[in-house]
Amino acid sequence: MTHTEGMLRDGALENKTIIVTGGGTGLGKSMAGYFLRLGANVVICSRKADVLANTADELRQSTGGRITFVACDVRKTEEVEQVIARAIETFGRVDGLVNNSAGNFISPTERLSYKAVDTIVDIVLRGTYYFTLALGKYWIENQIKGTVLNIVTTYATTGSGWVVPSAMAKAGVLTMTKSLAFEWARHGIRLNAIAPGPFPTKGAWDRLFPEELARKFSFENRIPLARTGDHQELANLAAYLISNFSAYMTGEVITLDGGEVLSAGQFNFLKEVTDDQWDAIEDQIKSATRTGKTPE
Ligand SMILES: CCCCCCCCC/C=C/C(=O)SCCNC(=O)CCNC(=O)[C@H](O)C(C)(C)COP(=O)(O)OP(=O)(O)OC[C@H]1O[C@@H](n2cnc3c(N)ncnc32)[C@H](O)[C@@H]1OP(=O)(O)O
Ligand SMILES: NC(=O)C1=CN([C@@H]2O[C@H](COP(=O)(O)OP(=O)(O)OC[C@H]3O[C@@H](n4cnc5c(N)ncnc54)[C@H](OP(=O)(O)O)[C@@H]3O)[C@@H](O)[C@H]2O)C=CC1
Repeated sequence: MTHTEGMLRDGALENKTIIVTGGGTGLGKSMAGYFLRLGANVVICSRKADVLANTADELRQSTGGRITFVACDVRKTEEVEQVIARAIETFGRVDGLVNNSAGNFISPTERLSYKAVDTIVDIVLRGTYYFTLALGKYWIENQIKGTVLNIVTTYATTGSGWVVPSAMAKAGVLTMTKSLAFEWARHGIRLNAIAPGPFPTKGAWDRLFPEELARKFSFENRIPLARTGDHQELANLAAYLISNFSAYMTGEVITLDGGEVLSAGQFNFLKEVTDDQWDAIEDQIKSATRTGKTPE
């Protein structure tokens, strides 16, 4: 068994219909593909109908699963409602939602126009609460114990410069996750989140890790586990969180980042110290301790 294999048993998502926003590309596509392999019905949506159509065809062929798509800008409530209506029309009901659509790019914040900030915040935060609110109302009205999975980031908690609109918006999504997890628990609705570290996708790499940066940067040095994530690792966790296996978990955010977020640890700079240096340091500390000891 390796980390690149599917983790849940066959049929783990049987009889569930799951909407994956941004499911035509990147991590959304990988999650959608794995949900199909586990027996779910899947609806993918995003702005680009041609991309969605190609992904739906590819995943239908590779998994034999039931998938449909609807073009939708998550910033528009009527389009969000159309996705939900189409999902119900096609599959009878909706059980799960993965809020995965996002917009992001690196930039010094003072260079951003108001519109640039609005664009990111609207896709990430507004898009997420529109979808969650629309489905939540439907679930409560129809007494369905739905599940929401929000894809956030580690900097939703730590904050981060140069991606400030995304950080503000993802932090809002995280707070929504926890707040609604409590409020809607009485309806049996669960909400959880994943905070991924770097998982190579074209969407993220083009906008956050362009060539200019890639030349100066090493994931091996930055990430304690010395690699980027594999899409199946994220899909495994997502499938668990959207499945009934996680029935007792709500309001949780799980970090999946090879330890990247831990780099703030105050003494982590000691990573650079060699064994010989440690011998010398140990002697110095012990000798200082001996000298400083109070005589009995
Ligand atoms: C360390 C290792 C890491 C490794 C990776 C670690 C991962 C970190 C975690 C987070 C990851 C992600 O979210 S990754 C997700 C990345 N994927 C995406 O972003 C996919 C979707 N993105 C997009 O479609 C576009 O990039 C986006 C700009 C967001 C939206 O497109 P739209 O067509 O809606 O908007 P536009 O009209 O083009 O632009 C709207 C305004 O934004 C401005 N704008 C656009 N790009 C700009 C830019 N680069 N710099 C300044 N301003 C910009 C425009 O000038 C407009 O403002 P005005 O000029 O005033 O009109
Ligand atoms: N890759 C990584 O390392 C990390 C990713 N993440 C998160 O993972 C998720 C997926 O990102 P990733 O796969 O890397 O990147 P992608 O760019 O592949 O995914 C983003 C998706 O969002 C969709 N989207 C963008 N704007 C809208 C909109 N207005 N309405 C509907 N859909 C929209 C895009 O489709 P379209 O253009 O057709 O609308 C696209 O499919 C995001 O939430 C991201 O923040 C978090 C941490 C790290």
